[in-house]
Amino acid sequence: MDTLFDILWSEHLIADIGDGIGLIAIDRVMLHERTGGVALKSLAAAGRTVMAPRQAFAVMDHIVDTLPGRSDRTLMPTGTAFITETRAAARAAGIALFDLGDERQGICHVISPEQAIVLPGATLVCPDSHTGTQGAFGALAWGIGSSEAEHALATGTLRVRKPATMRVTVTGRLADGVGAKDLALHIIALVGSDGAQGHAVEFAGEGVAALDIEQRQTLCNMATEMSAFCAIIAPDEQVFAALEGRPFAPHGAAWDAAVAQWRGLASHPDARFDREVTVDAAEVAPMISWGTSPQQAVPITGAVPSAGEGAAANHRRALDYMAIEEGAALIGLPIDAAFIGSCTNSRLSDLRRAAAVVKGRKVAPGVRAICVPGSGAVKRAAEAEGIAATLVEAGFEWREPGCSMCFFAGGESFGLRERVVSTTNRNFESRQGPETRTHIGSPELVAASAIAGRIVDPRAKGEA
Ligand SMILES: CC(C)[C@H](C(=O)O)[C@@H](O)C(=O)O
Ligand code: SF4
Repeated sequence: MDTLFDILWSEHLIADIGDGIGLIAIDRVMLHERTGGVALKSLAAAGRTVMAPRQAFAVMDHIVDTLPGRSDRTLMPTGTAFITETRAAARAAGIALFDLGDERQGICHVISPEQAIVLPGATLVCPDSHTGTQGAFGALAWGIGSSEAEHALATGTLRVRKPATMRVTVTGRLADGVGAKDLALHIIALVGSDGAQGHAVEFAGEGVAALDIEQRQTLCNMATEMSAFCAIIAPDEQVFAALEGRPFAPHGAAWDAAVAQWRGLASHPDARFDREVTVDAAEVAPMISWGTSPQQAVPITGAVPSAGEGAAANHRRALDYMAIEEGAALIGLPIDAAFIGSCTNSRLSDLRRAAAVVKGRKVAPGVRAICVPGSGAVKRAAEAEGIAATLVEAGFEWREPGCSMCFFAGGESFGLRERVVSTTNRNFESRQGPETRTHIGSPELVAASAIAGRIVDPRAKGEA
């Protein structure tokens, strides 16, 4: 009567160490230049090597600039060292490196499925909090720290405290014009930003099965914002089709054997979860965040709520920071900038939906609009399909792949106290620049708001 998480945990459990901790076999380690280079360097300094170099991968995504013509030089004053040191360490370790200039380069969580580094049923770790994104492929994938990454590289194992299990069942299907980003914000607003603390979250139900594979990644990505240990969705034919023939996938008879095994990966119908949450898809509307935590989100037609019990101080701080008042409508709030990108919403279907909104229209005067594709593959596909041209004609900047303005610490940023509508996953204080006021929403919402110059309901077509 096991849950899918329990099945994958047992399959990878080498030893029960006691006190709720298991020694877990690690199938894949993904690294990026912000935290992964440190792990590789420290491993080498200790005189140790990567145990299974073919199972470790490194990419440049966080610190690198995304301006055309970029190089090892970065807007982040101390950024170059992260790049050059990660490159040297990855080469010395003999692991695959998706470097600047490599057509496979992109945000770690976006390129992992493109390369089939993630596989159903496998364990995958990365020193990055949004690694659970890859649970969309039925993998057991979670974020770790740099020293854990070092341990995983050296030994192919990790000591892990076994999380509790939680299932979020979505009944029915999302309405037209409502997507996985809205669903994720709806769930986070419901359970809170620590609502899944210590839990492995399985997303299930008709509303999840009906999501395409890119939307499932958006949903699993956002589970980090409710503090989940990891997110997972039972893999289906769509997952296998998305991975088949990709560079690091098994091929030929090995592929057929793998798929036969993956088809059985699901929670037992009678599996018991430590916690169950049910969401009615029909109740999910396009969502937007108003505050400085992803849980501070409301339907686009809603207003800034009053403080819940015991939360007055945080609530007041968020209101002041965002320069917004209780009871105020979100629709109509003037914006300075719009950002489409990040491991949440920078895949081809995200950009396609944004382009459909802006086609033949212009970004409002005075609004800075930027689109950063999640990977080289997404970028090339978007250019071939005319998506890039549509965005550029509308007035968007079209950039090289990377984390970019999802993450001010990379060096790229919006201006002081600018109000930004963004497809990213975090609206924390100063996340996108000094004291920036970030409102997170779907690609459609961000695109429509960029055109209007203020926050709008993406369903109100032509209303700008
Ligand atoms: C820099 C990195 C470790 C960080 C994370 O862990 O998530 C970043 O990706 C983020 O989104 O804040
Ligand atoms: S795109 Fe943003 S959230 Fe995703 S890994 Fe990069 S910095 Fe983190």
